[in-house]
Amino acid sequence: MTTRPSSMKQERRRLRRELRLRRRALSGRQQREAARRLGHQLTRLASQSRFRHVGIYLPNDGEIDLRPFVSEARRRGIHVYLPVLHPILGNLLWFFRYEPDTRLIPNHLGIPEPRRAENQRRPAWALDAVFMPLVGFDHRGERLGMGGGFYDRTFAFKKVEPNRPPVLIGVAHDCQEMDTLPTQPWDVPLNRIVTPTRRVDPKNHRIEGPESGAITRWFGRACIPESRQGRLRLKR
Ligand SMILES: Nc1nc2c(c(=O)[nH]1)N(C=O)[C@@H](CNc1ccc(C(=O)N[C@@H](CCC(=O)O)C(=O)O)cc1)CN2
Ligand SMILES: Nc1ncnc2c1ncn2[C@@H]1O[C@H](COP(=O)(O)OP(=O)(O)OP(=O)(O)O)[C@@H](O)[C@H]1O
Repeated sequence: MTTRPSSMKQERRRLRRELRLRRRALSGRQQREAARRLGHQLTRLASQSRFRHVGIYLPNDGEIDLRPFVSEARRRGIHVYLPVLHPILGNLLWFFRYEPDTRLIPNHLGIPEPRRAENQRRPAWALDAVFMPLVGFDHRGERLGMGGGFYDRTFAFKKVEPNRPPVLIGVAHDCQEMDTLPTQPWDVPLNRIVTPTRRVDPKNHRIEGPESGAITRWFGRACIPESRQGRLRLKR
């Protein structure tokens, strides 16, 4: 049975709401632990891949926090860039250098971004990698974002020339994984997905980390796999 476009839209909206609730339900401690573990994974990936210029984001709405990675990356001489909403071209992203003293101001969606005049801009295609915030993902590398189409539009060229930089790396909490996400023709697939416990390479069908089953059987709405329940006290 094929899904009608209108019900597909509704289904994606429903999934987005559910997955956003899941990540917002995490405690401060769970968020810090997730960010620390993710930081180690991304630092290793960035060093092995010799990334020099990397797009990141500042956490919003329960998203996994990249700041532990950012501190380590700066120590290693990697330059990091934040997305900035394009002032004229609707729903496109620019990337501006983010240094410890960069002044930030919230955009109209409430997300802090560097002041355009003061900072150095780098074209999207001149970044080595971009860590993209996910609302949801599946093992095929399909993703669900906040629904603005910002990343899909900015990296639409990757659908035509998939081997061009940057490497698109989706990052998320483990509980943001779905079995199979409903997809749309404009969705730009991810080259990699990294969570606090797993690394997914969709093209080569490689998944490193615990079995998917252990990860997707969630304890309540918290992002903790069943196998770790005993070791963590969770608020009910
Ligand atoms: N941390 C982070 N930065 C990012 C993104 C993101 O997903 N996460 N983006 C990825 O695309 C872009 C911004 N995209 C966004 C798209 C929609 C909403 C949104 O719907 N926000 C509110 C409503 C805000 C309002 O209108 O006042 C909401 O939660 O309902 C937020 C960001 C660029 N920067
Ligand atoms: N390359 C594109 N060109 C024109 N419109 C696009 C493109 N990509 C996405 N869109 C539009 O953006 C809207 C949101 O897309 P979608 O639901 O896939 O968002 P998303 O993937 O969750 O968001 P994001 O990419 O910001 O993380 C859709 O209505 C779609 O028509």
